[in-house]
Amino acid sequence: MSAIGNSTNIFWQECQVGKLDRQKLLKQRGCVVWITGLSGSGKSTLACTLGRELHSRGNLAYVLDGDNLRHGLNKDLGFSADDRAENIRRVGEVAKLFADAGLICIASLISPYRKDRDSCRSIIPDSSFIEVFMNMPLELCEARDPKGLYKLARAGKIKGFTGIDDPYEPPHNCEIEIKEEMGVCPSPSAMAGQVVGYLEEKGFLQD
Ligand SMILES: Nc1ncnc2c1ncn2[C@@H]1O[C@H](COP(=O)(O)OS(=O)(=O)O)[C@@H](OP(=O)(O)O)[C@H]1O
Ligand SMILES: Nc1ncnc2c1ncn2[C@@H]1O[C@H](COP(=O)(O)OP(=O)(O)O)[C@@H](O)[C@H]1O
Repeated sequence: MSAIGNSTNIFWQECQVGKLDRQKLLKQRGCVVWITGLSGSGKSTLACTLGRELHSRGNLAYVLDGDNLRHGLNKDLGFSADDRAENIRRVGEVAKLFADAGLICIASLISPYRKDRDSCRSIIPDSSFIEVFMNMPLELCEARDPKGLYKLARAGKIKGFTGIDDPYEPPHNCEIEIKEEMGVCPSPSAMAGQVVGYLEEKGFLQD
């Protein structure tokens, strides 16, 4: 019996079927692929391409996309530092559950603050938090501007936009970095291939 946060007199309930049993069933190891980077850096493109590639290989994956989660679970949150921290905390907890279920959970969020990403890393066990940094220059993201948000931010119509008047802290310890080679961004399938190669090498795609 213990107190956790504001909950008192709570107990941990164990069930007969555990993570190892689920992993055996799925023939893979649950993990979290956490994709971080500026708006327009290609997070969602990588998440979806990777999800499709894993699906076609017979691996069960699920994408948690920041934009999509803000339509439901996180619709009460804005873009202040506190709200972003709470956003990342909640998605980290959900990702942890998906990984415990045995899935390859792909989370794609700007997640601009290092300490928030590191908090997520600290709750995911067994080196199964794989941080992927979309290291794309701001100029490229701004030139892409698929939603017109950079334009609005430059015009002062969106305040606190990441990369313009709000910070982005690049990772110090990411497992995978995706960046331009000789000034060219790798194709979506090459980006996904880089992540699949890592997952294969570390044994996540088999039990
Ligand atoms: N102020 C501000 N700063 C950054 N982004 C903004 C902002 N306002 C709205 N948007 C849109 O919200 C998407 C980012 O949501 P996230 O949940 O990933 O953000 S965060 O991790 O909490 O920082 C982001 O989506 P992506 O472009 O896919 O990154 C934007 O479409
Ligand atoms: N590897 C890539 N090569 C070329 N264009 C890309 C690549 N990745 C993303 N894009 C394009 O860049 C834009 C932003 O990508 P998106 O995945 O929506 O970024 P984010 O989720 O980080 O905001 C989209 O128009 C997308 O088609």
